[in-house]
Amino acid sequence: MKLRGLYAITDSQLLAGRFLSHVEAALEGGVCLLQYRDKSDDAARRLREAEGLMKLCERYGTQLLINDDAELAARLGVGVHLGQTDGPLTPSRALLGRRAIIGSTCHASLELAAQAASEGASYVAFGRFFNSVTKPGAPAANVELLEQARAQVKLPIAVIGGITLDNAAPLVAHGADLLAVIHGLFGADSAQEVTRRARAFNALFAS
Ligand SMILES: Cc1ncc(COP(=O)(O)OP(=O)(O)O)c(N)n1
Ligand SMILES: Cc1nc(C(=O)O)sc1CCOP(=O)(O)O
Ligand SMILES: [Mg+2]
Repeated sequence: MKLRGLYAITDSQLLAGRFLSHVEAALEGGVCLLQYRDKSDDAARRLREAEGLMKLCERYGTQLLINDDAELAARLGVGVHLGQTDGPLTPSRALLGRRAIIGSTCHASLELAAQAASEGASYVAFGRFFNSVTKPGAPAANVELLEQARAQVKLPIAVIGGITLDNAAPLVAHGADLLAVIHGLFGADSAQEVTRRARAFNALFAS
């Protein structure tokens, strides 16, 4: 499966009271990957919500990943996204199997990307490219790094951090395969606007 297009990431606070409706609206507009990202430690809610997303993703033919939690991903038979402090990649690959999608946060480091590739990552993620409401303190990255990564890294490249319809085009032009977006997608007031934004993000990959 080609990893290219919009990578939608959920945020439990931002989506409170409209979780499934906004996610479905995004899927309606076209989502290559959907990441369930919930930083709480409410395991029962996390399982319930992830199962709900799995059903939606099956209907729309979208791949689901779980942020941080390889065990929950294994329980559901889906992929996982791991940051630098979320545990090593190799045991997660062994747990989830060779077909699972496993993403790795590489901040602004080509060395981390090379390591992730050698440990079996499916894609690498660089960021943060812009000011992020969701994670203001994330380390910064820039398009020069992205160009170097494009030349050196053989895996699909996800970009993240403050991405909106107004600033995403240069990232695609400099080699990004996946636009990973929270606020710039789900910060919309209506489900219709989420769908419109999802379509517009995907249109950036059309040429
Ligand atoms: C696609 C993508 N890229 C980066 C991250 C950030 O992961 P991490 O550094 O582990 O931070 P948290 O998301 O866990 O706060 C991501 N989730 N997805
Ligand atoms: C979860 C996350 N990780 C980042 C990184 O740079 O690793 S930036 C970020 C927040 C992404 O949300 P928004 O699209 O609202 O900025
Ligand atoms: Mg993490």
